[in-house]
Amino acid sequence: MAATSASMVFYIFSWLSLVVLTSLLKYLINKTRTNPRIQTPPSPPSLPIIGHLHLIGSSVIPKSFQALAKLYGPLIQLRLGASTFILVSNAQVAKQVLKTNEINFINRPHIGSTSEYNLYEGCDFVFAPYGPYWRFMKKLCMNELLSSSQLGRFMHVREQEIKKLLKSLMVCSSEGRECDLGFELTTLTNNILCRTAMSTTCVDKDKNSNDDAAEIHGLVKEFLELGAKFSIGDVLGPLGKLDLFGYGKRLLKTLTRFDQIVERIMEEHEKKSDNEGETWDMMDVLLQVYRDPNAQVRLTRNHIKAFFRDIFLAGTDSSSVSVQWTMAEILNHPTVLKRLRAEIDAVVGSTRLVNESDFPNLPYLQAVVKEAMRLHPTAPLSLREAAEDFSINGYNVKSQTRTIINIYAIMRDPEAWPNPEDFIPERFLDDTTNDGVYGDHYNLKERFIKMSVNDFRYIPFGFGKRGCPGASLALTVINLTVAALIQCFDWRIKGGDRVNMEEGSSFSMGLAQPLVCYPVTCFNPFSL
Ligand code: HEM
Repeated sequence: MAATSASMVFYIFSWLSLVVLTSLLKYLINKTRTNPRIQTPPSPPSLPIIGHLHLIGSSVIPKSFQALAKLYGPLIQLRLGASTFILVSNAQVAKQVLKTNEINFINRPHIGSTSEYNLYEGCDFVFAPYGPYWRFMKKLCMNELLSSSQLGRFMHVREQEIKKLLKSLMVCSSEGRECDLGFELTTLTNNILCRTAMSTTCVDKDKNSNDDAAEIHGLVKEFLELGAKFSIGDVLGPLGKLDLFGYGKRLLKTLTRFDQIVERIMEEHEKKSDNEGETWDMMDVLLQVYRDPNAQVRLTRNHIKAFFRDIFLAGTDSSSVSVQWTMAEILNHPTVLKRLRAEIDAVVGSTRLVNESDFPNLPYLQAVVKEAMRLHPTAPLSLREAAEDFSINGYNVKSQTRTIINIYAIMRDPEAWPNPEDFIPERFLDDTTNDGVYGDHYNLKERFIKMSVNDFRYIPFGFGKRGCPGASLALTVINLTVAALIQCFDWRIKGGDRVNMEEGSSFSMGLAQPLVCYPVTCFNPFSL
C-alpha cells in the first residue's frame, strides 16, 4: 500500500512537472514570438553544421534564393555553414533596408578571409567601411572620375572601340564565320574601361605587340573565377583561412601581376609633363590627389591600384554580360528586333553610324535595354551589413548581420510586375501616346518611362549612397553597343532559331552557354 501511494505521489508529481514545464516552454515560445526584441526572421528548416546549404545546391544562387523567398516570405534568415545572413526579396523590405535605414546598412560585409592574399589590405573601395576614405572616394567618383564631364571627354574612346568591334564582326560576316559575341563584347568593355581609366594601350587583335588591356582582361577574368571559388570558403568559417584548395595563393599571384602592370602605367603617367585636357584620365585625377599635400584624404599607391582593381572587377563583365542578355532577348523576339531597327532607321537613317547624342530620340532602344536589365541584372545580389541592432517588419536583426538584397528576385516579383518572366520592353513606354507607328511625327521624349529613383521594384544598380557609381558609363556603353549591333547586322544564331536562355552560375549571372552567332552585315558605316 505504502509502495502504491509512493508511486501515486511520484506519478502525480511527474504529471505536474510536465504540465508546469510545458506551460513554461509555451510561455517562453510565445514571449519570443511577441517580443520584437528577440524575434528573428523566419527560417526554413536547417540541418546541423551545413544549415541551409542543401537548399542552395550548386545551381544559380539568386534563383535558389528566389525559390526560398516564394516559400518563406520576403525577409528570411539563412545559414550557409558558418555564415548567417538575412535575405531580402521584395521592394517593400528593400526600401526599409536601402532607404529608410540607409546609414545602418551602408557597410558591406567582408566575404572570404582574404587579408593574407590581398596585397591592398585596408585600401579596398567596394568593401571599404563607411568612413572618411570611402566618403572621399565616392565623392571623387561622382564629381570627377565617373562624372558626366569625364565621360564626355572619353566619348571618342567609346566610338573608336565600337568601330573596332564592328570591323571585327564584319570580317566574320565577309568570311561567313561564326563569332563568340561574349568574347568580343568583353574585349570591348574591357578596352573602354582600360582606356578611360588609365589610357592603357589596346592593340588590334592581329597585331603582335604589347597589349596591356588584353593582359588586364585576362587577369580580371582569372580574378573573378578565383574570387568566386575563394569566397565559397566563407561557409567554412575560420577553416576558410587554411586555403585548402590554394585559391588564395593563386589570387595573390594574379593580383601581384596586376600590381606590376598598374605600377608601370602609374610611373609612365608620372613622367608625362603635359597630360591635361583630352587625355586627362582617371589615373591623372588620382595622381593629382596623391601628390596634393593638402588633400582631404592622403591617397597611397595601393589605394589607387585597389580602386582600379575594384572598378575593373565591378565594371567589365557586368556591362558585357548586359549587352549579351539584351542581344539574346532581341534575337529571341523578332518583333522587338523589327521595331528597334525601325526606330534606329527612322532616327539615324543609313548615312551614318548611331551615336550617343541619338539616345534621347531612341526611347524604344532605352526600353529594350531597361527591360533586359530587369530580367537579367548582372550584379544580382547586393551585399550589406547592419551596423546596429535593428527592427524590420517586426523582426529583430542584430548588429553585424550580413544582409543580401536579391535584386534578381525583386525585379521578377509577380506582386510588383505583370507577367514578370516575360520580355516586354513596352512596359517602359508611355502607352498613352503609343500609336505603334514609327515615323517622324511621334513625340519621342514623352514615351520612355524613366521610373523614379525611389521605385524599389527596379534596382539593377542598387540604391543610394552605396549604389553603383558606374551606372551612367555602363548604360551609355550598353545602349550604344546594342544600337550599333542592330543597325549594322542581321544575326543568325548558331545551332538553331533561338538563343538558349539558361543562366550560368558566374558572379554576373551570364548566359550558361556562350552566345555564338553569325553576323550578316546589313549596313557598313565604313563604306560611306
Ligand atoms: C551593367 C553594368 C553594371 C551593373 C548592373 C552594376 C551594378 C552594381 C550594383 C548592384 C552595385 C551594388 C550597389 C548597392 O549595393 O546598392 C554596384 C556597385 C558598384 N559598381 Fe557597378 N554595376 C555596373 C557597372 C559598373 C561600372 C562600369 C563601374 C565602374 C566603372 C562600376 C563600379 C561599381 C563600384 C565601384 C561599386 C561599389 C560602390 C560602393 O560600394 O560604394 N559598376 N554596381
